[in-house]
Parts: sequence; structure tokens; C-alpha cells
Amino acid sequence: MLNATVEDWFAKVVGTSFAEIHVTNRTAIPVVSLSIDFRQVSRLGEILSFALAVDRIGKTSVTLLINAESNDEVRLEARLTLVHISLEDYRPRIWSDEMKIAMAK
Ligand SMILES: CC(C)(COP(=O)(O)OP(=O)(O)OC[C@H]1O[C@@H](n2cnc3c(N)ncnc32)[C@H](O)[C@@H]1OP(=O)(O)O)[C@@H](O)C(=O)NCCC(=O)NCCSC(=O)c1ccc(O)cc1
Repeated sequence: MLNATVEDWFAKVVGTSFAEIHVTNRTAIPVVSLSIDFRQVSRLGEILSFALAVDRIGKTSVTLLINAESNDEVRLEARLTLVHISLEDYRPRIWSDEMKIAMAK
């Protein structure tokens, strides 16, 4: 669910889908750090709304904050850092200016 939120954000806000990132650009954005606080219990069948905010944009990384809520209660808070890498050598690559500007929106 967290990754679906990240994928949606890249496609709809950043303007570069995971397919473009991986297949066209031959890059990837693996997670290097992930922490989650589960604030309140969620039950099977409940609908959770996920919201994403940008915490920090680095040269090659981005740190995102994702909340999931239901019935006006925060159920979980996640903080994850992704690094933009090349699929040629699996080493970090700087974000394009276009992606950086879109991420800062
Ligand atoms: C990503 C790496 C190539 C980075 O290599 P490093 O030697 O650390 O590079 P650098 O030291 O240059 O750091 C690069 C940047 O990452 C940042 N970084 C690196 N490590 C960290 C940690 N632990 N926390 C925060 N930031 C970090 C660092 O600050 C640099 O930021 P910038 O200033 O913005 O450039 C290497 O750490 C690596 O290969 N890690 C393994 C990544 C991995 O395999 N993750 C699991 C992937 S699975 C996954 O993401 C996924 C699976 C399935 C799904 O459905 C969805 C997602």
C-alpha cells in the first residue's frame, strides 16, 4: 500500500511513472530507509486514505512522509527514503531538474 502510494505520486505528481523510470530511463528508486509508526489499530475491511508529503529532496534521494487515516484517526505514519539509481551500475544518479522541480510542488 505504501509502494502503491509512492508509485501514484511519481506518476501523477512528479510526472514520471515507474514504467518510465525503470523501462525508459533504465533507472530505479529503491528504498534505503523505512520506518513506520502504527498509531491506532485498523481492522479488516476498513478503508484507509493514504496521503504523501515530501520531507526532503536531496541530490539523489528523496524522503517521503506517508500517513494513512480512517474515520479522522491517523492509523500509521511512515517515513521512507528512496534513492535514484542507474540500472547500469546500481549506483546513485542525481535527479533531473524536471523531476526535482515536480517533486517540490
Ligand atoms: C541505494 C544505494 C545504491 C546507495 O548507495 P550509497 O553507497 O549509500 O550511496 P551514497 O552514500 O552516495 O548515498 C546516496 C544518497 O542516499 C542517501 N542515503 C543512503 N543511505 C541512506 C539511509 N540509510 N537513510 C537515508 N538516506 C540514505 C544519502 O544521504 C544520499 O543522499 P543525497 O544527498 O540525496 O544524494 C545502496 O544503499 C543500495 O543499493 N542499497 C540497497 C537498496 C535496496 O536494495 N533496497 C531494497 C529495495 S526493495 C524496494 O525498494 C521495493 C521492493 C518492492 C516494491 O514493491 C517496492 C519497493
